[in-house]
Amino acid sequence: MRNEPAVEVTALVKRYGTRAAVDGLDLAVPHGSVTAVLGPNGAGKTTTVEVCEGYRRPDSGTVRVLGLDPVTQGARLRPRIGVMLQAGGVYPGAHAEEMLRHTAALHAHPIDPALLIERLGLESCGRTAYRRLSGGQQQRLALAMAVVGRPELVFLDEPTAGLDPQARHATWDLVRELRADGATVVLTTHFMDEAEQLADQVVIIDGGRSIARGTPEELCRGGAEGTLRFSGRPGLDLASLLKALPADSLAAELSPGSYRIEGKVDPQLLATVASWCAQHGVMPDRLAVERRTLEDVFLELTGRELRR
Ligand SMILES: Nc1ncnc2c1ncn2[C@@H]1O[C@H](COP(=O)(O)OP(=O)(O)OP(=O)(O)O)[C@@H](O)[C@H]1O
Repeated sequence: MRNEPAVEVTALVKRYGTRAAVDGLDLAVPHGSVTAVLGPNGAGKTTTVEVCEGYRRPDSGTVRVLGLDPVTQGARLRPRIGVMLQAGGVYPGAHAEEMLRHTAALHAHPIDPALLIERLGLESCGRTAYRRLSGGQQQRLALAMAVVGRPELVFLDEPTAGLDPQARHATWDLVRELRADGATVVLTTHFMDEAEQLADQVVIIDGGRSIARGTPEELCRGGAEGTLRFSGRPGLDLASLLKALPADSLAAELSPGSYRIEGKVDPQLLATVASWCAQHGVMPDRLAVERRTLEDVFLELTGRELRR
């Protein structure tokens, strides 16, 4: 039972009218992991998450969440999952603390609401109506409500959008603790650093399909291997340097005395550059190896055009 994923989506299609927002998507989320779902605006992230939560009915494909069908077995599923929507889902007139306590009371072993209020910096908001909270405070309250029942599985849709850096870090700490306690977390985000910080698995979605997945390290490892930068005297003979390097390397002087080499950056390449510099009386200052970031990978895979 435990071997099956916490979330398993196969060939999911969800249309709005004639337009397929999700178009044959596959997703598997292992138990006890944090999965970050990335994708350009309109890629289908929220729709996918909402299908998994049971808020939307798939047009085709199969969805199993904790082994259950979210549409036909929603009543059994809902007490076991926590959901933080992008917006709303909360009665606007209710007081923040009252709502959190009410939600906690629905669960057998909730986290102490006072603890969450303190952890998420909501002490001053307790008696304020939800609609009067700032956007960031509403977000934090929605997060608290999603996790207060100690769910086995939590869906967080852009949990840190619009949060200040302090609240972002508090959210990250909370996600790490949920994972340490054995919960499974699925979050969507546009922040690549958030995915790098938190995710065991990153899934990139575009055009309603999953186009890449792996750990952040796995995704950053492939393709163009890396970049080497150094400073030296201006006007170095790059043709001579390139002759010493593997055939597919690139070298450029970006500004006078500032050099960039692209290619398979490995210890051998470093040794070759250092040796070439030694032979030519060059001290390679500020020599630095730069790996591809998740943002580089994301833009390579999804392109640079704006989504409309
Ligand atoms: N209720 C709806 N009715 C009609 N079209 C919708 C509806 N909800 C979403 N869509 C469309 O479906 C597509 C996918 O939307 P979705 O919200 O799932 O994307 P997303 O990846 O979460 O985007 P974002 O990063 O902007 O939140 C978009 O083209 C969107 O306009």
